Amino acid sequence: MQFKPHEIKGLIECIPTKFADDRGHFYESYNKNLFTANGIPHDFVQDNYSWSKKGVIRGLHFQYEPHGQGKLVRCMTGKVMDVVVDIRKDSPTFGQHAKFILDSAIGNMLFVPVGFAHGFVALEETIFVYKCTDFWNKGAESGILYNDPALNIEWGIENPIVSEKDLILPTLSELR
Ligand SMILES: Cc1cn([C@H]2C[C@H](O)[C@@H](COP(=O)(O)OP(=O)(O)O[C@H]3O[C@@H](C)C(=O)[C@@H](O)[C@H]3O)O2)c(=O)[nH]c1=O
Repeated sequence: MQFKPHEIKGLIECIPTKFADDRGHFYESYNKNLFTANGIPHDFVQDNYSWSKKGVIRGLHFQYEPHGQGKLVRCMTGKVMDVVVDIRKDSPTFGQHAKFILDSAIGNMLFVPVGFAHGFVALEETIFVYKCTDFWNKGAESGILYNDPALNIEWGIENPIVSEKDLILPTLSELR
C-alpha cells in the first residue's frame, strides 16, 4: 500500500499493491497496523455502502462535533470524482477543496479526516463504500451546497442527479 499525503493537511490517498495471478488479483483494503503506522490511527465503527447511477452527486456532507466522522472512502465498482472541502476553522486551507479520481480498477482510497465536507460525482454506475470513525447521527448531519459559487468546484457535469435534501443545503458562508 502506498500512502500519499495531500498538500491539504490530513488528506491521505492510499493506493493498494495488487497481487495478481491466474485467478485474478488480491489486495488488503484495510489493515489496522499498516494504516495506523501511516497516519490513519483510527478506530472505524461504521461501514457504509451506496450505489449510484452515472451522473449522481452526493454531498457535500459532514456532521457537527462531537459527532464528526473521519471517512476512508473507495469505489467497489465504477469510478467517482471525490471532492472534499476543508472546513476546519483554524486551518490555513479553510474553504479550499481537493478532487480525487477514485477508481475501482485501481482500488485507490482516500482518507478524509474530521473537519472536511465530503461528496462525489459518479462518473460511472458506482458502488461506493466507506469506513467511518463515528456513527451516523441524524441530528448532527449538515452539509454545503455542491455548487456553492464561492467554492468554485468544477464538477465536470451538466444536470447532475442530486437529492432534494442536498439541493437545499446552505452555502459555506451561510453556515458560518
Ligand atoms: C449517511 C446515512 C444515511 N442513512 C439513511 C438516511 C436516509 O434515509 C438514507 C440516505 O441518506 P443520505 O441521502 O444522507 O445518503 P448519502 O447522500 O449517500 O449520504 C452520504 O453521502 C456521502 C457523500 C458522505 O460523505 C456520507 O457521510 C453520507 O453523508 O440512508 C443511514 O441509515 N445511515 C447513514 O449513515
